[in-house]
This record gives sequence, C-alpha cells and structure tokens, in this order.
Amino acid sequence: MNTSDAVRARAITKCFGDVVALDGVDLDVAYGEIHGLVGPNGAGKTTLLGLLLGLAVADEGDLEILGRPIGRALAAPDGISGFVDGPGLYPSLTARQNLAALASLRGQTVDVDDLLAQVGLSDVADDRARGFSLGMRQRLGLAAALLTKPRLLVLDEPANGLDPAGKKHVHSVLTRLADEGAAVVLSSHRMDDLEALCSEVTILSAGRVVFTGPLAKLSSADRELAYRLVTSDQKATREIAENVPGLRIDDTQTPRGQADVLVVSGLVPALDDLVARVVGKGIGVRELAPVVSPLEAAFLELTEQGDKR
Ligand SMILES: Nc1ncnc2c1ncn2[C@@H]1O[C@H](COP(=O)(O)OP(=O)(O)OP(=O)(O)O)[C@@H](O)[C@H]1O
Repeated sequence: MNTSDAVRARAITKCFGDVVALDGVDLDVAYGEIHGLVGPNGAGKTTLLGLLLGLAVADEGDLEILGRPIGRALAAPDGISGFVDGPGLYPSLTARQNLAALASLRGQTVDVDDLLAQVGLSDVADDRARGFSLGMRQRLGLAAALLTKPRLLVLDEPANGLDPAGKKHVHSVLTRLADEGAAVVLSSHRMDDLEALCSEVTILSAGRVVFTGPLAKLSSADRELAYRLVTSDQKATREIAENVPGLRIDDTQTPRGQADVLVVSGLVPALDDLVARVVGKGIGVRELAPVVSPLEAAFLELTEQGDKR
C-alpha cells in the first residue's frame, strides 16, 4: 500500500441476496484528496461508502483503510467519520446541543460554536434539529462528522438540499480538511459539485468501476464533445465551421431562444482548428464552452445513460 493512500480497495464484491451491489471494485484514495463517487441510481455508491464506514463488510476482496486491513468485524478504525443515508441527529435537541451531546459521548472538548460557524449554522444554533430542512441537517451532520477530526471523511450525497450559501460552506470545509491532509470520499449526482471539489473521480455502473482517475483525464482529446460558440459574426463562423474536417454543426442542441449560439460537435483538435480559422478571419470569440461538462459527458457515455434522457 502506498503510504499516501487512505483507502485501498481491491476486487471488492458485495451481494444482497441475488443482487450484486459491488462486483470486483478497486478504489484508491490518497490523503489530501477529495474523491468523488458517481454513478446512476443503484450503481453501488452507498454500498461502497458503507463498507468504508464499517457499516457492512465485503463478501470478497481486500480493503485497507488508514493503513489497516479491514477484516470481517463491523467496526471502522479510529480516524474515520461520515454518514450514509443522511446524518444521525437527535431531533429534539438544538444544533448546539446535538454537537455538545456527541462530543460528550466521546469524551471530547470541542469548540461547538466554531464548528457551527464553519458549516454556516450559527444563526440556528439554538433551534431544534427536528425543524431543520434537508440542507441544514446535512450541514449539521457534517459538523458532527468533523468532531473527531477525521483522517478519512465519507459522505453520501452531502450536497443534497444545499442552497448556494450552504454549498459554499460545505465546499470550504471539505477543501480545508483535504488541504490539512485528510482524505474525503463523497458521492453525488451533481456533476458541477464534483467538478468544483474533486481532483479524482470514480464512476460506478451496475457495481463495476467504469472509470477511475483524475478529472482532467475525462476531458482528454479522445472524447467528442458538443460546444456552444458565440462570436462577433455568427454567419461567417457557421460557414467556416461547415468546412472544418471532423466538426459537425448540431442545431438540435441550440438552446431555445438563443439563435446567436452555434453548437458544434467534434474532437478537441477539430475545435482548435475552428477557433484558429475564426480568429484568423478577425472574428472575435466571445463564448466557448462544452454544452455538458466533460464529466457529465463521460458519465452519460460510460454508464450508457445518454439515450435514456
Ligand atoms: N440492504 C440492502 N438490501 C438489499 N439490496 C440492497 C441493499 N442495499 C443496497 N441494495 C441494492 O444494491 C444495489 C446498489 O445499491 P446502492 O444503494 O449502493 O446504490 P447507489 O449507487 O447508492 O444508488 P442511489 O444513487 O440510488 O443512492 C441496488 O440494486 C440496491 O437495490
């Protein structure tokens, strides 16, 4: 095991009766890394996160967490925290009391107010958790997970229900934790969140890993993407695009009511060719971006979801 790895999973299999939830899964997560787990419903994300948290054991395969082999026992090593299926909170206690109670159960002394401020819940510190929205519960759950100063933080869909302010708090907490050397593994259906947060992603489909590695690898030159392009002369740009080898104009993807947007599909070299020709004619490029992000495109392609939309 690489000493910089917080998680090393090899050939992990987990079945529930006839259902194969995980089928030979490998996963490596380094310290200081925020690793995103993505996949369609039922792909096995929660099952895998549950194994990392010691909530279940694998049927087959090897799992090492924080340098220690995980055997058959249902117990996570110290240094791991997080939650799957929503955080466990005391509904009748306030946010502050929830954190204080958890800290005292563990014999810890913590600055509860600082934790609440980190997740942006200072204003509702004395409100009962019972009345909290999903996003507020997620944030309180994150604060609770931070009580133990984890070296591995495992979160199942932490972005669920978060408003933009909540998202900002959660992102900055997770980024700081990773900067301090902890490993973070989280699942999400929100590609924009994963792209903003994660350096590495693993895409699961029907219990198998269909991609794992740096996000940048997904935007590599060998995947055809659709791009939206706005220039200072759309008519001339269209004529130029029609003559670029390997490039297609795709009017079916032009956003409704935005006729000034030209959508072209192709590999990166064809796009580079188009931009060079457009600029060469003295036409200004005002906007150029993928219609769907490289991660979303790879997700749809690798999990064969594209034609089900
Ligand atoms: N306790 C269980 N008993 C029976 N089947 C289960 C159990 N937990 C998970 N499964 C099955 O295992 C498969 C993987 O489920 P899992 O919850 O890990 O997927 P997921 O990727 O987290 O999905 P989602 O995005 O919908 O949360 C599914 O077919 C699910 O029905």
